[in-house]
Amino acid sequence: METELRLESSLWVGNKRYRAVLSGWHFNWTEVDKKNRDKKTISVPVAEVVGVEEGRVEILPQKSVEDTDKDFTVFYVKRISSGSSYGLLWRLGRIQFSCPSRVLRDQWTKHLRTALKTHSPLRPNRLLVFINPFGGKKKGRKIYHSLVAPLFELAGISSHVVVTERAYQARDHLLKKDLTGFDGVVCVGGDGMFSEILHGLIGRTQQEAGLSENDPTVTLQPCPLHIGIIPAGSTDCVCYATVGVIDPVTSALHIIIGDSQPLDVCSVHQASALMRYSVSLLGYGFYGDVLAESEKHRWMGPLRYDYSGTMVYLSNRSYAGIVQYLPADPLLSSPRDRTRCLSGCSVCSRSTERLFCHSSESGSLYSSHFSQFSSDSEGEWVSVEGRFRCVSLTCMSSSCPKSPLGLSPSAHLADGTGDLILVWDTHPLGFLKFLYRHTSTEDQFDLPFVEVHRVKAVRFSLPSGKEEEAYKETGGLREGIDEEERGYIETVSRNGSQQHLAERDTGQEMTNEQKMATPFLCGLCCSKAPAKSVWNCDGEILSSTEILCRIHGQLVRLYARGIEDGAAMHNCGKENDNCQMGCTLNK
Ligand SMILES: Nc1ncnc2c1ncn2[C@@H]1O[C@H](COP(=O)(O)OP(=O)(O)OP(=O)(O)O)[C@@H](O)[C@H]1O
Repeated sequence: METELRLESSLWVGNKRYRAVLSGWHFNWTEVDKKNRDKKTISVPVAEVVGVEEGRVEILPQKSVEDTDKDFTVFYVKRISSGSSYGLLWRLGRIQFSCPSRVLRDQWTKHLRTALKTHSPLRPNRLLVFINPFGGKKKGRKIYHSLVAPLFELAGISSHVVVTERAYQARDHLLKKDLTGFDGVVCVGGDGMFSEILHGLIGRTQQEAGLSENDPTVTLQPCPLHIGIIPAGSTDCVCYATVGVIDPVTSALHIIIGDSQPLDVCSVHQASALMRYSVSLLGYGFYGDVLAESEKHRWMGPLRYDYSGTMVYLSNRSYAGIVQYLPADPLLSSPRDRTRCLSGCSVCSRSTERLFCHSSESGSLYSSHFSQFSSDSEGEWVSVEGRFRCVSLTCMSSSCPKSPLGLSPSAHLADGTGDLILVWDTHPLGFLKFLYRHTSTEDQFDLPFVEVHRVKAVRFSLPSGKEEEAYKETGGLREGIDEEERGYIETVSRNGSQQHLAERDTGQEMTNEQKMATPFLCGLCCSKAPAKSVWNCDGEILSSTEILCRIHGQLVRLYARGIEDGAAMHNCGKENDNCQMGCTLNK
């Protein structure tokens, strides 16, 4: 194939002569001086060529085409530093070549287009795009139409755009409408909108496969459609943790070139009913209380999280609980091994083989991995009981701009495991140290009251008698709740909608008992703490305390490639201009 696609010739950019070579996976052009000596080379992986157009073409700020018959324009991915050590911004690079003849021009465009198809087979042709016009700063429509749509058009991608008119419209569309012909679904919004798409796609896939999402022992079917995230929310953590930057153009380019990043998903069940899926934070105690408190102060905008965090910290709470977990194989990786899951992660690649390659054999590793979920494996579960400041489970590092290394810096996106973080009750200053370390590079797990375990499943329950105690303790609040607070409890979802994703499957609403136990905080004056907290599941409050969680390895795939290590790309041993990795940093 390499020989088939090889093409080499002189090309001109302005009055400079270049030696252009298309061979195998790369397209290079090297400036040649008058004495025929090579000057600098730019090398672009063919998979990162966005499009090839006849003539002299420009896309931004608006499309213009000068149709000359000896010229062609190549658009490609160009990297620039994002200013942090990890994560690179992608921009649209453009170069206009002139050929000595039209025949040569046609040969170049034909060869480049064929190479593109060969080297990036997952490039989408047709996408279903959902825009939340109210997410973040309400700029979803503008971001899509001004920054993303022109790039999709250049790449020859057709899209069907739905601007949502209500919450859960995207989820319902994915569950019910015909999806034939689409290669992927694009979400223009924040984490809440991503969660809708996630629930819709997973639900649809299981419906079609005839599998029950409610049964935690069932191995769910991976979703065939990729998900692209164009960040346009106030929280874009999933985008940050999977791309490394929050930037619509970078994300659009990952979609166009058909990058593929598998992602583990955690299903959260109450008894035998699915409550929700989670990909980032499932947190009880501190993180649950902060979310519950912040919902009361939505009018503050994003500031409400800092305010609520402070109030909850000052209320100095801990909660009794029993945590049981099914440990992952410690030989494969560990949450304390100081590795980072970056683009091309070897732990995740090995997991792909482990999870899928033998799936046709009976007794495959994939099925045996989950057969441990049955009652025969009770002995393998580890159980701990006590008082916790917080209990968190995350399927990814959950890094975000405020916490660049995240809740669990060595967690993997696609290894079929999650990291369980137990923070035992401790002195307030100790807990503050733990929280503060999330904002620095200091190890937040290197504290005597913190444990972290790599797990495949987790169960959480209250010690016997606590359910009743929680009810009694909060009983006094029953009369004190005004209509507004009652409304708040019933509308815990991030958008104020009455509808819970969990209701779809459980058919249940929060019981009065659960509603009464939702913590009410009044800062320092709060004398009596409730006996139980709530679960924060990717920014939504769960209506149940006693839950069972199971990690499903690589259940969905994103148009992403994990975080690119900017420092490593500079360490390629070449000068920027000669980097063979398509590294065009700082150009
Ligand atoms: N047209 C709409 N009207 C109201 N809500 C919507 C609409 N479309 C989507 N939503 C809901 O809005 C919620 C928040 O959206 P999104 O995540 O895009 O924005 P956000 O600003 O990041 O939100 P938040 O700050 O609450 O995390 C989602 O849970 C989604 O279900």
